[in-house]
Amino acid sequence: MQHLLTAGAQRALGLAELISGASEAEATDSRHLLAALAHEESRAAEILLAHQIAQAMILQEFELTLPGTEAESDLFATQVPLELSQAIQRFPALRDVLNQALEQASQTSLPVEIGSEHLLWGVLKTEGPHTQWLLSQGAISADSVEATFQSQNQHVAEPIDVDFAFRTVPATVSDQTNTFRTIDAAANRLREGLRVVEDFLRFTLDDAHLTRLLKSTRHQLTEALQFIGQESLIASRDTLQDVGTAISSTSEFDRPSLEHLVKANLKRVQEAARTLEEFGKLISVEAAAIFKQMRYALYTLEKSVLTCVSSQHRLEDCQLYLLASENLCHHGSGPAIRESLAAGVRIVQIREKELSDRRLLEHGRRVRKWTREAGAILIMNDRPDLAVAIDADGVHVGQDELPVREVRQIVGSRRFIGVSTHNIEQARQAVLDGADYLGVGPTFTTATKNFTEAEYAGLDFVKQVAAEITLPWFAIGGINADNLSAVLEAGATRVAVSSVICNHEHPGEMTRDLLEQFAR
Ligand SMILES: Cc1ncc(COP(=O)(O)OP(=O)(O)O)c(N)n1
Ligand SMILES: Cc1nc(C(=O)O)sc1CCOP(=O)(O)O
Ligand SMILES: [Mg+2]
Repeated sequence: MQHLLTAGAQRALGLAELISGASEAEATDSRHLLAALAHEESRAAEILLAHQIAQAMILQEFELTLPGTEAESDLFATQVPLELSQAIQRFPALRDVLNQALEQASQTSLPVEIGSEHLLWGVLKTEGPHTQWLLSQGAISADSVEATFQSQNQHVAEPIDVDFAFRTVPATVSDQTNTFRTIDAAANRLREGLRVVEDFLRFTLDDAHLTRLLKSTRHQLTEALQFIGQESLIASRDTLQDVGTAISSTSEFDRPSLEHLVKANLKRVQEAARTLEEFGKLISVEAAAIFKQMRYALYTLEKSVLTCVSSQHRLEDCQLYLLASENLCHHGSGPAIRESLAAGVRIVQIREKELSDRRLLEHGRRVRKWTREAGAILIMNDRPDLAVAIDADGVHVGQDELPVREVRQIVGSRRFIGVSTHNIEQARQAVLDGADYLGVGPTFTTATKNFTEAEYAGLDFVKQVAAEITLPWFAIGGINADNLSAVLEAGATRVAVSSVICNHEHPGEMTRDLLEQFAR
């Protein structure tokens, strides 16, 4: 059977070959392909961008050189589609990558066409000189990429009808000067706005993960401006004649809270990035592509920052989270839930694995009533549909369940989505995916859920999350009155427990014991 590469994938391989040539490498390998994949306006580039990975970062890390603009590859002529076996023959060092790409493409398209996103998947699934670096970037993995293109596969791109002919208008010297002035002003706006947001992330939120993302956006700005030319920008600068400096809107002075201030600056930087992208196209396609990447990264950042701030407010009183399961409770989960609510629990999860949907619905409605009366938050485990049906405040999903984006479509923007995480990469990704809180574990051995020895994340994972993530998170797994102090010492400020309360003869007493430890 023939396995063809799409035009985008073929161009990426051609560019990888040129990069390897320009970098004086002996063979075209995964580093060159990764850099090439980040270059195109392709699916792979979009995915890399969504994970905050820009081409310039790859080039810098692997000391690679882009070919000159005149460099051409026969693979750029896409009239003759490349067959997989030909690609393997031409790029022996990419054999495994190409085979992995084929395997993934075979699952999603018929006839099989290997696109740039499949090549990226192949790079992520294959050991090579790129592996350590990609691991150190944290947020990107084969799993996270698979989730992205699963959702992309649902949308079939249609050709867009246009009823006019494209034409290019030659730029005059004064057009160019005005373009440079616009870029200069927008770049300054972007730089200043980024600085304000960064200061908020560092000094108010104190979030190392999001601060890192923001910093990499600032570096991207510097890279993009190198393509535009710093001298041309300075030469075009003319502050005295800039009518904009005299205009200030009343809203500029209207910042009722820190949150408003950050929101306003996040909007400001996105707008500036859009101006840079549009005007940048007139000067340098490379710069425009980086500005576009920055704009997307800023959307993700905005979502994560605002979710973090609002979840911190909404979960302010929630130090102790009860996961209630009928089969763990001495006297049924009803009494355990009511007693622990009376003793001060502010958030309860219904975690029933064995009830029929009908019984779960009835049980859920009862627990909804009790939690509402107590003014507590109710979360449904695993089932976004039932969370909506019983009007729960949210849903909790694990790594193998529906991704946040899909859950959000079911439960809407108002409800919490909690995500279980078992390592720091998953925790970082869940923040960017839009989770409202995280489960962080397993902290200790537990009989409530099966984990292999190797899966115990332990207190080290708790410490890692404490050091860099400020989205609310709950340490979970085997926590009891004896080991809670160690969890708090490791940096947790919230914990989730099940058996220690459910299994207790007097759930209310155990709840009070645990809550008292938070007050110390
Ligand atoms: C707060 C919290 N954290 C983690 C989990 C575990 O969720 P998951 O991995 O989906 O496993 P199950 O609970 O569904 O068995 C949780 N439920 N709550
Ligand atoms: C349901 C669950 N999820 C975990 C995770 O690490 O994601 S640990 C866990 C069990 C929590 O119950 P207990 O307090 O009885 O150990
Ligand atoms: Mg689950």
